[in-house]
Amino acid sequence: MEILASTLELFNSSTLTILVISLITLGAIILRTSKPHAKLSATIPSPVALPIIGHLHLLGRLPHQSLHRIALRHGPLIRVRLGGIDYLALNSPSTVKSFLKNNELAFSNRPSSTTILRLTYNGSDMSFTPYSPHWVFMRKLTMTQLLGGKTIDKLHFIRKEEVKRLLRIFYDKSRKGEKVNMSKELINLASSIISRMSVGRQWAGKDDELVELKKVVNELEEVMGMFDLRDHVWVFKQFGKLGFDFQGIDSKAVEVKRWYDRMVERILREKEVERQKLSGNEDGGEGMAPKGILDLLMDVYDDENAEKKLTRENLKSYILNVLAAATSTTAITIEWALAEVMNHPSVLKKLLTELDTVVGKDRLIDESDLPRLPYLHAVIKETLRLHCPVPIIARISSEDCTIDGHFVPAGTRILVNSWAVCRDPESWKNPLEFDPERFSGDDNMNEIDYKGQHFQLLPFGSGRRMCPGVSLAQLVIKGGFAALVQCFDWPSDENSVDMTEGPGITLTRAATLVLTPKPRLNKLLSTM
Ligand code: HEM
Repeated sequence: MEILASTLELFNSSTLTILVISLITLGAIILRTSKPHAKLSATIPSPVALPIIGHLHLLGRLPHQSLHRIALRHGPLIRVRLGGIDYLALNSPSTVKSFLKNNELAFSNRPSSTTILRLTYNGSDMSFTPYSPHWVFMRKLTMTQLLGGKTIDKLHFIRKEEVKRLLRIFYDKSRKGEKVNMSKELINLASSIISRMSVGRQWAGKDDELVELKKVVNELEEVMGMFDLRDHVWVFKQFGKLGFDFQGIDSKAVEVKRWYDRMVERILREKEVERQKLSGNEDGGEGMAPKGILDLLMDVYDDENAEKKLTRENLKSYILNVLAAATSTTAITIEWALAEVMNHPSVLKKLLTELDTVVGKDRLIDESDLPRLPYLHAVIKETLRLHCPVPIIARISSEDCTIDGHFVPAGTRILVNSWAVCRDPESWKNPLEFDPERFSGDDNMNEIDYKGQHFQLLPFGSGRRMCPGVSLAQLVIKGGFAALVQCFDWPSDENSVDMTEGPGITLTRAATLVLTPKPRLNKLLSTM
């Protein structure tokens, strides 16, 4: 997911090879690194750093786990130097609260880089643009209109159709005895829902275009997530100035940006033609589909009297934000939830009892049923706790602060390790256990939500930059997951599914879930 572009990305073997070779070749000149933040409090614990690379060697393929391990030895607030840049890693709820609540405004920006600027049309987007009047305007527009309750409700039909389409695919495969690659199908589900909701109705049914859009967004995410050594290690920075691009980031970024731009321009032009034809007709008029996110955004773009004039780059980068932020996060959450209930037969049984009692077996679960499904909410909340889809959130400070006695100068980068926070043993009993019951006991744990004020549960972040897609995400995740659980029999046996995490800026599963679906509600499925 793009918002973590400036976060640590995994060190694959080729990156490490480049690093080692370059260090050897340049041995004579490398004894100089960028100056660390001179004033960052030296009292913040930090492991021993190596010259040039700092603590890069301590971060494995899963940086959130590496930081968690370091924090267990040095304390929840640690200073890590990645190349020549100091970061503070926050690993406990109280530390995160000190930064994101007590100093919220100071940490309302995200770190950027040349690649991010290139891909976000020079920061014209919402996710990376600095905290500014433009961001305030876009955020307000997002919360009141683009991702507001009314828009989400009106586009309910898209989520419903796409879930039914997924169920039909599963049902067909089950009748042919074919296996289903869950990761792939769930990404397809999320991608189709988000693409249709964002770029509009004329895309429905044009599968080839949706597939291309999915591919380009995936590539964009990948480039944005690459850890650019030029931004962190002095030697690489110097080579970068001479035009060297050892990791191939620039060429990939240019290529994928061109690809995205071509696609999004095509979408915009089609939309403009369509809007001209329909001009004068209001949303919801006879025979008209409700407006999607791009349509609403273009209303503002076309409005001469709008509070703020949007540029074409604003439109293109906003759509990119939504597509990138919403797709893999929602898909992997459904996948983790399925894996967890397969590993916990008693949870699956209880969930089915709730679904059968509230919804029955003759109709498909609908979003309107959600308020009456508390156990479903507990299962998803517990999934988001244990498998926090965005394990690390990166921010940067815009002013000097003193936090818990430590001086933190402007420009300090922080890494909020939400994954570690959600497993904090002081906040959670048996933190590593998947136990949705923890949210239904008498100890008020059910009051803990993920709206950003309970710092032990931060899957969507906190403060003014927290995720604006929480409501939509919940509908996509709960609607899709509950339909799959209701309609198919999932093989369930204690600890039968491998829960190892895979690399990525979102928390993927290492092992793909591949299954032959077995219908549970045959009659219902056959009528879909
Ligand atoms: C399970 C699903 C999702 C998870 C776990 C998730 C998580 C996050 C997190 C952790 C952040 C950073 C928050 C911070 O800095 O405090 C974020 C930001 C963001 N998310 Fe989500 N997200 C999800 C789904 C969505 C959806 C469905 C959308 C939109 C359709 C969305 C749009 C965004 C945007 C635009 C930002 C940047 C906000 C800003 O900088 O102002 N996300 N998300």
